[in-house]
Amino acid sequence: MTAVELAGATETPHPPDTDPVLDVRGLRMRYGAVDVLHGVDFTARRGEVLALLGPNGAGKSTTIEILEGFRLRSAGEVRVLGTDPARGDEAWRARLGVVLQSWRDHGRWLVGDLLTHLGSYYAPYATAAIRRPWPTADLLDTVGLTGQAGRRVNQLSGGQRRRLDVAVGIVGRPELLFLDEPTVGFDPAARREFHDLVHRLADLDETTILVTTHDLDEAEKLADRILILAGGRVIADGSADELSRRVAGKAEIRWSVDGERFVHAATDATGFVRELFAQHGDAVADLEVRRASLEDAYMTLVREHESGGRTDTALRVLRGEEER
Ligand SMILES: Nc1ncnc2c1ncn2[C@@H]1O[C@H](COP(=O)(O)OP(=O)(O)OP(=O)(O)O)[C@@H](O)[C@H]1O
Repeated sequence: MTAVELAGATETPHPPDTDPVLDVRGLRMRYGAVDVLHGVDFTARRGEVLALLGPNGAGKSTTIEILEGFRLRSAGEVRVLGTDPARGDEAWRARLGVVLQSWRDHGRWLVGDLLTHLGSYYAPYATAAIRRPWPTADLLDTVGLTGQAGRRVNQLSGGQRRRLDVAVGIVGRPELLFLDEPTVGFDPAARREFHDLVHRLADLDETTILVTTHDLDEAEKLADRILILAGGRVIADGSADELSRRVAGKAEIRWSVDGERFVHAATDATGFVRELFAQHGDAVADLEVRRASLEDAYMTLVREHESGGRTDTALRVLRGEEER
């Protein structure tokens, strides 16, 4: 993207590239007499995509609302783009994008007009480095709604409506984007396009993205890092691959020789396969190596946690993360 300076643009403070975009330490939240968050810790760098996973009621929405500045925390240190969200002003808010589960107002607006109108609020917060807002035609093209520009919002299909939600969330070219269950109602093609869009935002614009989802396949495809929240704490923090590897330890290897099928579980899958070829050479067919999926890892970690806090695996995952 080219940097364009807009007339009347004011500089907003911009943390150095090395500063974390999100820095959460010892975050606690209590509703009445009930503690929901018991000390949540995590950070996120510029351009990183994080998926926040966890069972219903784990406190994902609460955490996000605190980061967005919509809810006051009970205790802990939180910095979002270098600012305490409890004290975030309009200039800080203009640097965030939020895609909530659904918007139901604005039904009578035309799609293009709505984006142009909402985008106009961001113009004063453009900087030399970040052009704000995103030009409407480019944005419609990016989210695949060019053909719907002249239609009323209440005439869109569910999936188109969701694309519009995404467009509304990114019209201000946010440095940090919150996506809550972003692809519910998308058809498979729209999902794939959306995943490409998220990767483009993270890679080209260096947007930091925090996604909450119950779709583990989506989390695995989208996120550089997975955070699992359970019992008010982050019980795992690492890439999908790291989590799966540490939880499962072994990979499952399947192959056939002369039409007979075999299965074996090995910690050193590469070594095992090397040995297999050394012994059977070209006779080895139908080879498959399968590591535990993120879903396997997630289920193991959450079940261990729920069955009375046997968090050996969770601790191992976190320890491994610290060692990196
Ligand atoms: N305003 C509130 N007052 C009291 N309790 C609340 C309030 N908001 C949330 N809670 C409780 O806090 C806990 C965490 O809720 P939260 O919505 O953050 O979870 P979640 O992980 O987002 O869940 P889900 O996956 O179901 O969306 C739940 O037990 C919920 O009932």
